[in-house]
Amino acid sequence: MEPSNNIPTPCEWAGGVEKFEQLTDAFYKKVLTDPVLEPVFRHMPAEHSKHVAHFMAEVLMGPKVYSAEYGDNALRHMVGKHIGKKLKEEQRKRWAQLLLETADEIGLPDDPEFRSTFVAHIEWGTRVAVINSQLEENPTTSEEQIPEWGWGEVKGPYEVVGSLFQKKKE
Ligand code: HEM
Repeated sequence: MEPSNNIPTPCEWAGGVEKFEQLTDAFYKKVLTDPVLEPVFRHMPAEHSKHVAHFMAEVLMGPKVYSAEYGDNALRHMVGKHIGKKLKEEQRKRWAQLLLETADEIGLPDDPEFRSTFVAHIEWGTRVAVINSQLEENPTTSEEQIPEWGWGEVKGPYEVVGSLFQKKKE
C-alpha cells in the first residue's frame, strides 16, 4: 500500500522488505541452534526464511510480494503450513522471544511506536499459529486475504519536539 499523508507504512519505517529478509535470515539461523525450536524447523526448506519475511512485510503494509508468489491462495497456503503441527506454548514463546532478540541485533527500528506495532503483530500471529496448529484441516478459504497491520492505536510514528513526543507533522 502507498503511504498516505507522508506517514510511512510500518514496513517502510522498518527498512522495507530487505530488512525483514535480514531479520528472518538471522532468526532462522538461531532457531536451528535452539533446543526448543530446532525439532520444529529441522526440515524447513531453504526458502522458508524469505517466505516468512515476505509475509511479515506484506502484513505490515509493505509490497504484496507473498501474495504475488502464492496468488489467491496466499493466506490459505500460509495457514496450511501450521495445520497439524501441534505447536506448544513453550515453542511459541521461544519463537517470539528469539525473533525480538534478533530484531535488536540487526537494528530493526526500536522506537516505541514501531515496536508496539511489530510486537502486536507477533503476539497475535504466534498465538493464531498455535491455535491453527492444533487443527487437522485448514479452515481458511481462498477468498480470505492476508491481514494488514497498520500503526494502530499508538497512531505513530512520533517525533521528539522539545521534551515531548508528538505526532509527526503531515
Ligand atoms: C507472527 C507469527 C508467524 C508468522 C508470520 C509465520 C509465518 C509463516 C509463513 C509465511 C510460513 C509459510 C512459509 C512458506 O510459504 O513456505 C510458515 C510456516 C511455518 N511456520 Fe510459521 N509463522 C508464525 C509463527 C510460527 C510459530 C510460533 C511457529 C512455531 C513455533 C511456526 C512454525 C512454522 C512451521 C513449522 C512452518 C512450516 C515450515 C516448513 O515448510 O517446513 N510459525 N510460517
